[in-house]
Amino acid sequence: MTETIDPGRRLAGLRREIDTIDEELHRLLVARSAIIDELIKVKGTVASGAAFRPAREADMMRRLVTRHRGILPIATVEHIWREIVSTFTFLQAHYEVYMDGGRDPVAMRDLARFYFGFTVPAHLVAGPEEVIDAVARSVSDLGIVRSAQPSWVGPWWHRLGGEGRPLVIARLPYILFPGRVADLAALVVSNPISEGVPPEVLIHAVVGVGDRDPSDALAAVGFELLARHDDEPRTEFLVAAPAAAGVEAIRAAFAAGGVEVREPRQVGGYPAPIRHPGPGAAGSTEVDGGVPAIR
Ligand SMILES: O=C(O)C(=O)C[C@]1(C(=O)O)C=C[C@@H](O)C=C1
Repeated sequence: MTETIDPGRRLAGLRREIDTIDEELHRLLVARSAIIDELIKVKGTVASGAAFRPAREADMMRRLVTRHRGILPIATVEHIWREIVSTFTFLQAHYEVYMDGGRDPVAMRDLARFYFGFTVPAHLVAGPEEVIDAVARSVSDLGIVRSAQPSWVGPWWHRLGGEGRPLVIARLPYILFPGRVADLAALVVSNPISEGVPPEVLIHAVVGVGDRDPSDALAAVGFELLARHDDEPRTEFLVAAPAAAGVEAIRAAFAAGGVEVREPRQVGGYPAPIRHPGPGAAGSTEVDGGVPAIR
């Protein structure tokens, strides 16, 4: 005779297992927070202000995607880790987030909360220029600027770059897959950060002659057109290119798209994003932007 398990007892047993896991998770988070004081001393965060290390965060996210298994959607895991990492960044050095509220402020707030959580104060401001000005006035605040802007917004990236000026340090969303939550394409702006690792993708401000659309020609060589502003007879572009691409490669890529460009100006860079097959799937961490996949 097979022994039947009482469903009530089985449920109680499963709940005990969940409680054990939850306690362990909480205990590990408390242990993680105990490392912060030492981290501040070792990194010299107090002296330099900002605690962010985009390359380190990207490396953590790639490993997270690679080891993920089971039914939990990848975006849920990403969000939990974002809440943890951005809160730990905040505990090292206070920072606030300025959100570009010019167009679709609801999607912008969702994106900011997904990536920076609820501990970090977040403020909606009128548009990209106000975001960059707020960051420039601060020591360690961050700004989030929507990539696609209404036509009446000028080339806002003029405010980026140059001695001590804010730069692009990340792109959002970081893990790319169709139908993801918090999918507003945006750029994170910060005052210059001291991280020993150079960005894999560099962002260039480019002035071009002509009104042709070079997107396809740029994509063919692994570049990404992030934003453009038409102001005849010239057009200004914000383009992401693999770090190895020099001025000549940028000129050649635009020329292939029918646009003659003047000297590009570098206005930041970021770790290459992760392309993921979709919710719930264990990940290939193929990275975008023309740099080799990290496995
Ligand atoms: O590794 C660091 O430098 C940290 O400050 C730690 C930590 C984290 O909480 O894991 C926090 C902020 C950085 O952007 C990267 C990682």
